Amino acid sequence: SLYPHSLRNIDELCASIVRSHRETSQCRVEDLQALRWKLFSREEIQAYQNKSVDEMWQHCAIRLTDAVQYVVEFAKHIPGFRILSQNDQIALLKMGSMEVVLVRMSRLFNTENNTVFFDGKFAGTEVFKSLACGDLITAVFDFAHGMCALKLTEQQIALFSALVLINADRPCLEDRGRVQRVQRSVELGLTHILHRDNQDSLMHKLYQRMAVLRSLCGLHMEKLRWFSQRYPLTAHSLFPPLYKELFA
Ligand SMILES: CNC(=O)[C@@H]1CCCN1C(=O)c1ccc(Cl)c(COc2cccc3c(C(F)(F)F)cc(C)nc23)c1Cl
Repeated sequence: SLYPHSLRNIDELCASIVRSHRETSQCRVEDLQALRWKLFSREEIQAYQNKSVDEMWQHCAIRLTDAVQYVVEFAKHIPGFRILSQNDQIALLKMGSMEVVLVRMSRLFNTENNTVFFDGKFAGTEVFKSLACGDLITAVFDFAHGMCALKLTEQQIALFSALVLINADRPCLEDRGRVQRVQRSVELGLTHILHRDNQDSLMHKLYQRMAVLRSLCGLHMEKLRWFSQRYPLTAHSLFPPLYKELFA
């Protein structure tokens, strides 16, 4: 058959990744649906735009750091991730956690009015003006539109997120072979559920999304470096040790 493992293993693998995704997603899609028309008022938008670059970066960095912690929790429950060496786990998280945050952020978007769930309401790009990173925010919004167009289910997002994280092509891995074996089992899980959902054609599109993610995260690292050089105290104080470990 197509799968070397017995189907039972593949089903168990998918079930544990989907469970972990659900338990580590900061908000459920159905809750966001109920809030989708809660937009910021002109005054509230003005207040965000009046923030200094430093303040707005702090405001976002707290949320991003929080989101990265949830991704670390998600990674720990991916079957096979924990059998990797400590260094390889850190290497995969260093390169992949912001990519998974980005995939998860696409669930927060309302593509009908081009807004994203931020601070309890839905915000357009103008809310992030004081970050002085228009190109980054535009890229984040564009990526989210591309993801939303695929109309992935939560289960498909869970397996896709695991595949984004378990990537044997990452630089400086100690035991690439072992990462490859875990990556192949997650790939089997994703193809299994796409096949079950009769959406085999999505696989090709998801690999294209992964290529876009990698280019986007190069931009993120450049912005994070710019921010931490310009505001060393904030960057230093704000990001907990793990974040520094991941992004230093
Ligand atoms: C409750 N919801 C949340 O907490 C969510 C989850 C994580 C993000 N978050 C937000 O509230 C949120 C939602 C939408 C947007 Cl556009 C933002 C602002 O995003 C960013 C601003 C600054 C830098 C960002 C960088 C950079 F450069 F640091 F790598 C990279 C990413 C991907 N996003 C950045 C944020 Cl912080």
